[in-house]
Amino acid sequence: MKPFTKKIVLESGREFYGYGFGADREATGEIVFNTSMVGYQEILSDPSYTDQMVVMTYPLIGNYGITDEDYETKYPTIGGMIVREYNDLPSNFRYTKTLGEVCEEYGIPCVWGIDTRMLTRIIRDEGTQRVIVVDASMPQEEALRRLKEAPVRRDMVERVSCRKRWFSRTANHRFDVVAVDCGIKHNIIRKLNEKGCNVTVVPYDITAEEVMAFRPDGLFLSNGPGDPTDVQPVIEMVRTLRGRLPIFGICLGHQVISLAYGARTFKMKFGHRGGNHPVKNLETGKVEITSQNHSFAVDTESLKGTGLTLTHLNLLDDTAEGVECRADRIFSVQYHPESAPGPQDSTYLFDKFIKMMEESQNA
Ligand SMILES: N[C@@H](CCC(=O)O)C(=O)O
Repeated sequence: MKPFTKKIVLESGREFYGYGFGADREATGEIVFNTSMVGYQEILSDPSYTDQMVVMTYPLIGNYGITDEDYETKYPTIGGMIVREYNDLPSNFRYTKTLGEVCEEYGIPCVWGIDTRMLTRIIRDEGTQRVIVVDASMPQEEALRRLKEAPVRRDMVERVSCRKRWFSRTANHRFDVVAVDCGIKHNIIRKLNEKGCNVTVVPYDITAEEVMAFRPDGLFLSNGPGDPTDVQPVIEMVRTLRGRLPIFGICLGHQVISLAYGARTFKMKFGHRGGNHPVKNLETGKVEITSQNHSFAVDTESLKGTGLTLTHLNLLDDTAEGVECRADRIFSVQYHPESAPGPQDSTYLFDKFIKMMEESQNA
């Protein structure tokens, strides 16, 4: 066996030895796991994973390479990837680079050769925790000391949000949507374009007045990294605008809407990340298989008296997956109806937003 080059050391002191690929550098982050069987490129480039080290439970990663058209953002900010087996010889007519090449380019350290089944069980038992990737030769005490000293950043949304507004137009234009970019996944913009929306993507700290100056038909609140209570400007903006135009939120957007109405959020033990989470639509009784990526959740009890009603429920752990205030024409889901990667059971939510904007135009 060739000698190990890297190791990961968890806050709890456990260490796993493996081999480095991507950027050859030391890095710290929060360790989480994703159970999707495909879609490592979309996960790699989803800004909601900023600074997180993602353990992929699917045992073979890299085998279909990286494709120019499949990025969810231009500049990936994920903390790192930890995998069982890495394949550096992709077989796919669409691929342009290997996963290792892209990670090297963006400074993302990755480790392969890890027992990801055991690691995932540990995260499930002990909960999400901090981790450091170091050279295999570093003594454990030194790695733990460095991990302890590494700063924990809370400015992730600020880092991934666009600095200036930009537009994504469509040929079949019917509606104008302002999308607040807290780290927006590009497939959300593609879906809105497909449904006839011209999208103006704006920085996260836009004010309510600036939003209304665009005279939009609807407002979209994006997904994004970190704790939703850290994005007070967005919460304030929603508080001012609720009831004034149709509003749709996804993931962080859903948490922001709930906070704006006075509900609470909390951090889950190990979050939801994968492509097969069953969610029940409480209005239709139908179960959707959903794509998920979040650490925080809205406290269902705290929705009482806020004006928001629970619309969707996670069937694995009964957490809140969607809320709505019909009178205000505002709704949101905790999961990812744009998928990328994941099942497409929930694209009807984009149609619901379109219908709301249609009704508002006709009112
Ligand atoms: N950062 C939030 C939301 C994730 C997202 O918007 O994708 C969480 O971890 O709960």
